[in-house]
Amino acid sequence: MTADLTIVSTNRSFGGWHKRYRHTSRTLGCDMVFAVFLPPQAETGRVPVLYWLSGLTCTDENFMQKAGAQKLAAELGITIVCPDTSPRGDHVPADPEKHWDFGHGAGFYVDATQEPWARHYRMHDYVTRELPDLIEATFPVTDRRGISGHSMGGHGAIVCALRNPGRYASVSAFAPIASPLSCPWGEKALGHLLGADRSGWKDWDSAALIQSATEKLPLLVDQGDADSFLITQLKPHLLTQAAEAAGYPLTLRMQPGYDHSYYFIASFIDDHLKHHAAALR
Ligand SMILES: N[C@@H](CCC(=O)N[C@@H](CS)C(=O)NCC(=O)O)C(=O)O
Repeated sequence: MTADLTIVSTNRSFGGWHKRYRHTSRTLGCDMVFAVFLPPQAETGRVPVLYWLSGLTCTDENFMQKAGAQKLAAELGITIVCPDTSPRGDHVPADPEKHWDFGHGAGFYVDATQEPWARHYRMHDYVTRELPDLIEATFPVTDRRGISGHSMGGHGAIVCALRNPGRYASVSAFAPIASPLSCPWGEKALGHLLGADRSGWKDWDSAALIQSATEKLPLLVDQGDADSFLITQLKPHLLTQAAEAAGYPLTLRMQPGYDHSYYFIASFIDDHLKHHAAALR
């Protein structure tokens, strides 16, 4: 095991293991905790990895405790890795407004260019490079990677796949923020992290990136039509319009009566795991 990795907890789960680790991230300049679910197949061979990016206010724990993904992941032989959602620590700047939609727990999976954020808020670099390098050097996994996430993490997953052709074999999202350029959550976060000049924001915007995608991984998106953030923040129609204009293979499923919660995610996680497993084999 890498010298810098400290085990936080270990639980047997569906014949595999759920483990939490702490390490010092050089990218983020702080200590970070992540969770990994290792399926039983990882005891005898190497398995592919699905990265899950969580939403606002989450840590590595929300998905692992609430999504109910371990049973099928154990059958399919997929490792799941959940990073935290922002850099952490008293020395890491937080939201000046002390609200929950920016700062700690809300790193938006971009690489900040503005002070005081630029030293620590580099979540894109962390989840696409430092963390996979650590995972692949430490655990019995292959370099076949999938990526998925929820809300802010759905935006993060799509952006990670679109900005890094060849790095992921599969991508999906639950209730993603389709366009941070076009919603209050995104405008606040990108305004801080990337600055007032909006010209660079489109490099971190799913709806914009889809239009110039060079690699067209099939994108599965589930969205509840009773989601309280649907109209004001998530705006999936912007994703649909961009995909149609670009000929991008998007399957967007509006799920009647479902809200933004992990009850919704747990209801459709199996479809997403199968979507990833088919590409990761
Ligand atoms: N804290 C916010 C809600 C934030 C929220 O809904 N976060 C989502 C992601 S955007 C989540 O996954 N929350 C954690 C959970 O449900 O376990 C509120 O009070 O309205």
